[in-house]
Amino acid sequence: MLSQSDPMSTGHLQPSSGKVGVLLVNLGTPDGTDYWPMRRYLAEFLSDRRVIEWSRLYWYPILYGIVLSKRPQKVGKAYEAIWNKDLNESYLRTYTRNQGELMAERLKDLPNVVVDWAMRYGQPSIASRIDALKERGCDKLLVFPLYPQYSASTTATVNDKAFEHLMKLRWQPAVRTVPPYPGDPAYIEALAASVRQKLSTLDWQPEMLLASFHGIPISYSEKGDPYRQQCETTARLLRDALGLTDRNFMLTFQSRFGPEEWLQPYTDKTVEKLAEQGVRRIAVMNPGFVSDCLETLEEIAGEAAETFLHHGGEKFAHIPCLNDSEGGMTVLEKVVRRELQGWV
Ligand SMILES: C=CC1=C(C)c2cc3[nH]c(cc4nc(cc5[nH]c(cc1n2)c(C)c5CCC(=O)O)C(CCC(=O)O)=C4C)c(C)c3C=C
Ligand SMILES: [Fe+2]
Ligand SMILES: [Fe+2]
Repeated sequence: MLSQSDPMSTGHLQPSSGKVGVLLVNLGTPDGTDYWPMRRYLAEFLSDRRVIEWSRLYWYPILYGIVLSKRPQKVGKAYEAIWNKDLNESYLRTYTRNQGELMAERLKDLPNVVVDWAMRYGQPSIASRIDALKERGCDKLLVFPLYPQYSASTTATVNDKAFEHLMKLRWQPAVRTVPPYPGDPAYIEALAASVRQKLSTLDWQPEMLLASFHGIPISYSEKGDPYRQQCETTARLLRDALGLTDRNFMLTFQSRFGPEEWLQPYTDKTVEKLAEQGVRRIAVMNPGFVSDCLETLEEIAGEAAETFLHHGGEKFAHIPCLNDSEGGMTVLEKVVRRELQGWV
């Protein structure tokens, strides 16, 4: 079999064609929590120019001199606390694989559609899954970056990586990329339903609900990244769907990295301030994350909860991401079916 990444490959050996590949892509995750797998993952992630935009001359000595000597141990410990021990992998990988398998089930009425999944950093790589889809006869490809809100540091880098691989193919598939869906009614309704469902299991009700999104540096926003506005759209529609107001619902940003100023208000500082102001019961959700991961399970359900209780709060609930739930899969299925129109 000719390798599809060989520029001399003609693709003539494709066994069949006429199929449409749907590739779900999430951020990525290390293969293990020890130093070397963590280092490999962080090195790939943090050398992406879409993620860290500083000059390489300035950034690489810091990355290879300081960050990659200390951070793998520190972050490895955090991953260990939230590792899926049954499958020996991170939950992000477990949920992304489940989403791929469930999507294939849901699209069974479209016999020429093939579903697969990949990670932007780490395994399975985007290149290897594009090759696999081509080998299964796909001459059309729908790339779905699993981010409801667009950011160059997430959506664009997934698309870049897919096109970088296509640059090496003589016989490229036709390609579509899935746009962000920050205000999609199915998405907003699934988020609202997940809040109602979680709150119905509690014997208390929150005085404040925080919708905490991953942050980006303010400078990225100022250069034109529409991420903040798209988070605001999601948050406003969700607040209204839940019948809440600015007195009991807040948009915040988490997961700062490095010395720059990031989008505000910061989640950790807000949680601390609320407790100090006498708010006793809060719930936090992560609408921008399609799957639970380090940033939601450790940073919010773990650290933010601890901060809140330490500063005088009494009750803290983390509302899980949509993950591979019925509601979550319905959102992803609707988006995929919409973007496949004209192809199936
Ligand atoms: C400048 C650095 C970073 C930007 C910009 C950034 C944007 C961004 N990230 C996500 C989603 C996730 N990030 C995750 C982990 C993570 N993010 C950064 C840095 C930036 N992210 C780092 C260094 C890490 C690794 C952990 C750490 O070292 O602190 C994850 C979790 C992955 C997992 O395996 O669990 C997700 C998901 C979004 C949505 C976003 C911009 C909108
Ligand atoms: Fe991140
Ligand atoms: Fe984090």
